[in-house]
Amino acid sequence: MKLPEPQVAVLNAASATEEQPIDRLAQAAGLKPETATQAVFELRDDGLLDVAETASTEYELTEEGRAYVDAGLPEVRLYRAAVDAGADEEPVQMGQVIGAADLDGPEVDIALANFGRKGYGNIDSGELSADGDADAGSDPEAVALVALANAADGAGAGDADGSDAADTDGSDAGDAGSAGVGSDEDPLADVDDDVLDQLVSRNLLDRHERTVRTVTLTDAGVTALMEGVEAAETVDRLTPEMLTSGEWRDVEFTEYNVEADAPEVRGGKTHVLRQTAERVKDVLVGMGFQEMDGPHADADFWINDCLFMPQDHPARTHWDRFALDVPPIEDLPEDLVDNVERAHREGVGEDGDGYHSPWSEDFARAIALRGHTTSLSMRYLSGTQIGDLEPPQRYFSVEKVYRNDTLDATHLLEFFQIEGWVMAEDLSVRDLMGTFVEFYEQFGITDVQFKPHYNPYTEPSFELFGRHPTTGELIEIGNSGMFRDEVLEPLGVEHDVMAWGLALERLAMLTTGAEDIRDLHGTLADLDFLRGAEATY
Ligand SMILES: N[C@@H](Cc1ccccc1)C(=O)O
Repeated sequence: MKLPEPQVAVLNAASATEEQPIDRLAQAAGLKPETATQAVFELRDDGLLDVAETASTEYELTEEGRAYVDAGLPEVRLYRAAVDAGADEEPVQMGQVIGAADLDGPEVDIALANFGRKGYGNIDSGELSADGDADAGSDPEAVALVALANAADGAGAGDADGSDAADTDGSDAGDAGSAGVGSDEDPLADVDDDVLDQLVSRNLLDRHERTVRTVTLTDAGVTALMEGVEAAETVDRLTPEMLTSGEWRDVEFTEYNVEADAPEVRGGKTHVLRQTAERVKDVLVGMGFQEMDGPHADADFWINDCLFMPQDHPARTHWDRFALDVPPIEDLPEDLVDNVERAHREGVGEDGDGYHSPWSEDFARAIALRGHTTSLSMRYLSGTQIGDLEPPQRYFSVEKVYRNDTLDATHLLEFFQIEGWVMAEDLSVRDLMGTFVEFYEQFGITDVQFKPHYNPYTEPSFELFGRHPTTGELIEIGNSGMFRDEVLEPLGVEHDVMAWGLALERLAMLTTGAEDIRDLHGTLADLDFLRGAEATY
């Protein structure tokens, strides 16, 4: 059988009875590890080799660990100095012992803490006593460090990557070697896991988890070797010289293995929430809406006062809003401020009634991060943004809002709201509900439920619920209603306006099946979930 040279070398180095790690095989075959790895997989694909994967834990001395191999662990040095000073007979001044132990800087604390932990003695009001029976000479942590250092030094040249690493529990794989590479005895075989944990937490050892691939010959591999394999003179690269000399005509080219494993490449992609937002915009534009735009930090006037939210409403306390320490807004339309104040104090219409509670313009001018994008609806409906409006009008935004909520599976402190409103001559609740049914249908959500609700600014008001595809639970997806006269009249709007705020993340939960809103965005986002998530409507 003719095979490419690296494959022949690997096949010859492999054994039917001993599992060998690829690194070792590479060395025995005189190949670079990458070349050997490639050859191994090609031979596996041809059925000549078996490849097994074993997890292995390796330990490596840190710089500090190495330093203690030479100098001794600080607590052991302290113990020795203590015994020399007679602290096993009677307590000795601590300062004296520390000086004698030649500890300095952070070593003093390290020594004292571990001295106590290991029961080498006691420290009491500045005096140190040592337990004469303690066996600091065979301190298990020190023994482990030294064993590891010796093994690393001994392995030295033989060690494939030249590091101080020692393979411990992958020893089935590592010990079988016959390639004559150093000693594969596990230097930490006798060391308790507790001791290793302690050394890792003391930062004296680094722990690495590694996957080791080990290789054995299959029956077919053994047969091939017995029948004889020789290196095929294949060429893997066409050179200009071959072309000019015409040699290319006579050589055999290496075949490409188009089925070989290749590293997985993950390109960037649009975040599923952004995909959903774009889709929402398309749907709303398709339904005849135009997009609104406006400040994230805005005057309370636009965020709350225009919405007939009393200034002593609980949602307006500092608990709920993110107030900003910036100068108050200056340019509020005077007429509108007067109208809004009058609505709050006296109400609107013939038999209207206001809140009869204090209303302060200063309070209205203070700036905060918007808790909803209804502030944009107010700006647009007031005519300050796009001039006076003749019905019908339809506007929307898909923008961020900020609430001082408690983070949980359905709440974020920053999220996106799908704001919208329709102004027309004559609107009813049926128009409102119909709009949502039409909207959500575009996302495959056909089971939208409505629950009567209360908002200071809409009457009637409805909360919207949708069913989560995997948990089957109804989750709140939005809030809506018909703006009250107390909102519309000060704005100078003489027609009906229906409006809503829908949560983009909740919509994405329904369409992607995310059960926890925190998986979608923010610092806790689940990258594996996001990589696979697509907006599929
Ligand atoms: N502002 C409301 C949503 C809403 C907007 C407009 C009218 C009615 C409700 C909220 O954040 O929950």
